[in-house]
Amino acid sequence: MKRCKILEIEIQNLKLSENLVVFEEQKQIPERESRKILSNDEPLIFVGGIPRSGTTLMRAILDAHPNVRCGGETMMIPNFLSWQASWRKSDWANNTGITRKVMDDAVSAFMMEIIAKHGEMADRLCNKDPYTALWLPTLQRLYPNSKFILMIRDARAIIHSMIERKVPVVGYNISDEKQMFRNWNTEIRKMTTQCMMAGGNCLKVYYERLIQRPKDEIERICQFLDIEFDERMLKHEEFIGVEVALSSQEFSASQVKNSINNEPLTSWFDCFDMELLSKLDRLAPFLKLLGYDTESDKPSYDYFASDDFFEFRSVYS
Ligand SMILES: Nc1ncnc2c1ncn2[C@@H]1O[C@H](COP(=O)(O)OS(=O)(=O)O)[C@@H](OP(=O)(O)O)[C@H]1O
Repeated sequence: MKRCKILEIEIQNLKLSENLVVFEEQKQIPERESRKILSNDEPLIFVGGIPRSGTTLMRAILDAHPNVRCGGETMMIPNFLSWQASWRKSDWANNTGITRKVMDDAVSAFMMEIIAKHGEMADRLCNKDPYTALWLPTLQRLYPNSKFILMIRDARAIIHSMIERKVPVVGYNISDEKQMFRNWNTEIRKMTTQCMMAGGNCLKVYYERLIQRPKDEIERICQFLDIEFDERMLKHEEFIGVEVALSSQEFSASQVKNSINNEPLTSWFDCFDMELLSKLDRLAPFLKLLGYDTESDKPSYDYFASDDFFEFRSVYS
């Protein structure tokens, strides 16, 4: 990476405004009132995608809705999903009477407790841990009434953000940009395929459209989630510390505290070598498939804001 605008580095340099909720030591968090385990029929909302795709902004917008609570990342749900899957593969499970149904009931109850009790109670509970987007079929089976929002963003912006903001993401080697693009391609292929297979229960949200046409996109999202649009969702930043809990430990806290803005669209311009950019269609063919202009090193994102954006999308995009 070269000639880059220096982005604010996450965590270390965070300058948090006073109304940010900064979670103190674990022991100082008051115990949540004890509640019954919720049924797995709850219409949960999941927000996921590749990290740096605008997932925190998306969940903050939802948190600003009076009937929805996402809260911060649990940091454990995707790991737990991966762990429970590895147990299912072992012989141990076959010889103990722990059937798939027993395991499903236990896993869904465990995750529901975490999702419900790590924040305030709300009519619609939501979880934002980016890599749940690799587990859509499992989540659909465990929570049949759940809905998934898949955030999609230009891989060049994502990789630039990981490198410049020094955000460590497992699977992305910041000293090998080609590897990062290849990994993005593998992950987004899996996520978009699973989203497509989830039919009407998964909605793809393009970051570039969300920040350019926020009202239209938020209304579309509300329709998908079957909740009423609320004007507060357009000014999430005013509710930080009230409806929108934001921890200093979240990698995007320093940006999410701002109103929705277009600045991150172009912050990656002039940062990659032309030689690398010229190989993008081979390294990350999904970028073009999803509608991004891979010909230009300074693409326009007007297309994502256009009125007919949804009319000519391919089955994948
Ligand atoms: N208010 C607002 N307006 C416009 N864009 C915003 C906003 N809040 C967050 N963001 C951008 O979201 C990017 C971080 O994405 P994620 O939240 O998915 O990252 S992470 O999962 O927490 O690592 C990150 O992108 P980069 O700026 O390119 O790093 C943020 O700028």
